[in-house]
Amino acid sequence: MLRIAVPNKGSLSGPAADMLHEAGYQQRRESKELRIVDPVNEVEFFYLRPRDIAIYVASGRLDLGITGRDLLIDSGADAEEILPLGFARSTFRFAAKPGTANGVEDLKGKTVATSYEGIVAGHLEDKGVDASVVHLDGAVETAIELGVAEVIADVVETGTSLRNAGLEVFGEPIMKSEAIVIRRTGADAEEPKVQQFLRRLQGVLVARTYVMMDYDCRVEQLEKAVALTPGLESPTVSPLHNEGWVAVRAMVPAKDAQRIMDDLYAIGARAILTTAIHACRL
Ligand SMILES: Nc1ncnc2c1ncn2[C@@H]1O[C@H](COP(=O)(O)OP(=O)(O)OP(=O)(O)O)[C@@H](O)[C@H]1O
Ligand SMILES: O=P(O)(O)OC[C@H]1O[C@H](OP(=O)(O)OP(=O)(O)O)[C@H](O)[C@@H]1O
Ligand SMILES: [Mg+2]
Repeated sequence: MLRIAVPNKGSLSGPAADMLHEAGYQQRRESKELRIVDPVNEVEFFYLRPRDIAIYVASGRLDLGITGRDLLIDSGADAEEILPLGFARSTFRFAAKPGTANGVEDLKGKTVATSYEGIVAGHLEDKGVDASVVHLDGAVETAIELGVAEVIADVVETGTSLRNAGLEVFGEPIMKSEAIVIRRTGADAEEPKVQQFLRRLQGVLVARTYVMMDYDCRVEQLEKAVALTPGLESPTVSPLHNEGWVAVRAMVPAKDAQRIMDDLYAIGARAILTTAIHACRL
């Protein structure tokens, strides 16, 4: 049975459970459940604090985990990223009152408050900057107002929390993060159960980002039309009862679907339809 760690709280937990559900896995019914077995799919899910997941996976007691890239790096645990999942996207940045600093080099002798001490200490060391780091559990934006630090380093998504605290980011982003699947560093990559789990999640990612497009066009326009909808491998082209016409079917990126429909219409394609993809294996 595959043993997988899933975030039990915070920004990662809802989207992770949604993705697993879309991939056909049973998920817990209420938020107090700590583990569940999905006997049909032969998977056991452990609901753990997002911060602890890399540590469990590195220990080898759990096969895989879903966590944030920033949390993995911060933990320093012996685990590695194997699949990015495209949700909980954020950047990790320094911020301070306007005019405090322009780059990491200005942090010498200053105090930085953060919940991600591992990332910050590592970054300061890489840059050769001697600054103090204060660990706080959350709401670090307030640390400056209350005089605990001159600078913070935190997760930034929309920037609303910083704006509300009268702070501004400075310097280059320290890192870009999103939800990821991790395994113990060097664990067997070919394990069939692991591969099947990853294929299911990849299927969800594709189903979320692509739509199926169908249309009819004149044979003379086929090459132009196919150039607009090359599909993932190659589009399906079927003859129509009306001579001189063909039906074409191809997957297209959902974000481009409306533009592609306009372009197809402009070259004479008709009966252009897009439909959602609910699941797929590529
Ligand atoms: N506002 C946000 N937008 C996108 N991702 C976020 C946001 N806040 C946190 N994350 C991501 O969530 C993960 C942290 O999860 P964690 O549960 O520890 O914190 P949280 O979501 O802030 O929850 P809480 O603060 O309630 O404990 C990290 O990967 C982080 O990048
Ligand atoms: O750029 P934004 O869209 O404002 O999002 C970023 C904020 O979201 C998270 O905070 P959370 O609400 O989880 O509180 P916390 O600081 O206590 O973790 C993070 O720590 C930032 O404060
Ligand atoms: Mg938080």
